[in-house]
Amino acid sequence: MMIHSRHFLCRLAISTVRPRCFASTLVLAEQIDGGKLAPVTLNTLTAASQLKQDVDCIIFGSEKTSETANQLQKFNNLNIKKIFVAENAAFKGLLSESITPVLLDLQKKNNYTHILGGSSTFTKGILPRLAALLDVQPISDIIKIVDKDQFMRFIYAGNAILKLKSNDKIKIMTVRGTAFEAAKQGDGSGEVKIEKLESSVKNDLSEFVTREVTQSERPELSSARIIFSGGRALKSKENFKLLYDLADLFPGQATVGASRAAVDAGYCANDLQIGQTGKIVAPELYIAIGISGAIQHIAGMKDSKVIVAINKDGDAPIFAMADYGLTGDLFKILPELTEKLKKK
Ligand SMILES: Cc1cc2nc3c(=O)[nH]c(=O)nc-3n(C[C@H](O)[C@H](O)[C@H](O)COP(=O)(O)OP(=O)(O)OC[C@H]3O[C@@H](n4cnc5c(N)ncnc54)[C@H](O)[C@@H]3O)c2cc1C
Repeated sequence: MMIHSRHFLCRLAISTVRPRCFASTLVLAEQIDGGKLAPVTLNTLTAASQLKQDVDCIIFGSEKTSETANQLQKFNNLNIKKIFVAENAAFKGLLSESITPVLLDLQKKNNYTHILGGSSTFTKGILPRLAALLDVQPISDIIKIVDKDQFMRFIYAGNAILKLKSNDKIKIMTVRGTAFEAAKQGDGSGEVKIEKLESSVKNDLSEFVTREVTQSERPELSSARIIFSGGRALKSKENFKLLYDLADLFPGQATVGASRAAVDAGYCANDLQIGQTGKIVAPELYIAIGISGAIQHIAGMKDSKVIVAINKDGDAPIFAMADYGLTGDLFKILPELTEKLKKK
């Protein structure tokens, strides 16, 4: 009898700690503006669904995480089994130092084979940390999933595509949002479970103090349908107003971007920079105004659906990328364009 009960206890202990032994994916979902799902998470869900295995998601935040989880729950068509909600005052500011240990614990418990997050400052702080703690190689900015071990990503500022094979047991990846369609909601019938993740947060390394967010009526660069992007040729901060005037003719749809030369010259804020060291965008319409088309700029906008270039130099490299080109002086063209669009 004694032996019997010890045997039972032993089996019980094994079954509670035994990690999942089949392939499964964890998506690090991103919450923005208190209770909203970041658009890039939807692209990441599409990438995760292409792995064709069970998907769990996790949302971190200091408040309103249930609202974000409810939005995520509507994607019940993508093999999502469970949404973990990790809400704690200590997650204010979403510091990597607070979040990574919790992710590490979850990984150890559930033995995910793939951990994905949309390419953003949020995930780029966390996932390489997690990869280091798990002693695996992080894979950044994937643009295609070939199979469970092989992925594609750009190299040399977008001039070549690398197909890589990872032999790591756990693949930790950031997903380039512009390379995957945003996931479409299912019928929201509530098959996806939501589970609160109780966690004690130990972070002696950093503390969130404050965040200053730029207020703008215009959409985010990553979600705008139209981008009027200005380069060095704009010559001043005041002249950038020509671009804002154009964008404001398409409220809620258009915004303003810039080349690094324009940002470095102080013509606009650096969060407008598009390119290798700026943001990666893929709007329906990208209008490059007084931008030469350096490879580092092209790396950030070449996936745009339609590209228009306005440049006074007919040999500028940007014309090789453009679907439509206008050779001429932007200071003549832009006021004319604005007037014509206003009449329309
Ligand atoms: C490591 C590294 C990372 C980088 N990352 C980025 C990045 O993320 N994003 C980025 O943009 N750059 C980046 N750069 C810089 C990049 O190499 C270029 O220097 C930069 O993109 C040039 O910006 P531009 O096209 O505005 O300026 P320019 O190259 O000076 O081009 C200005 C253009 O305006 C045209 N022009 C001038 N006057 C007029 C006029 N009146 N009307 C019409 N056209 C006119 C000119 O013919 C010219 O083609 C990076 C560079 C390095 C080395």
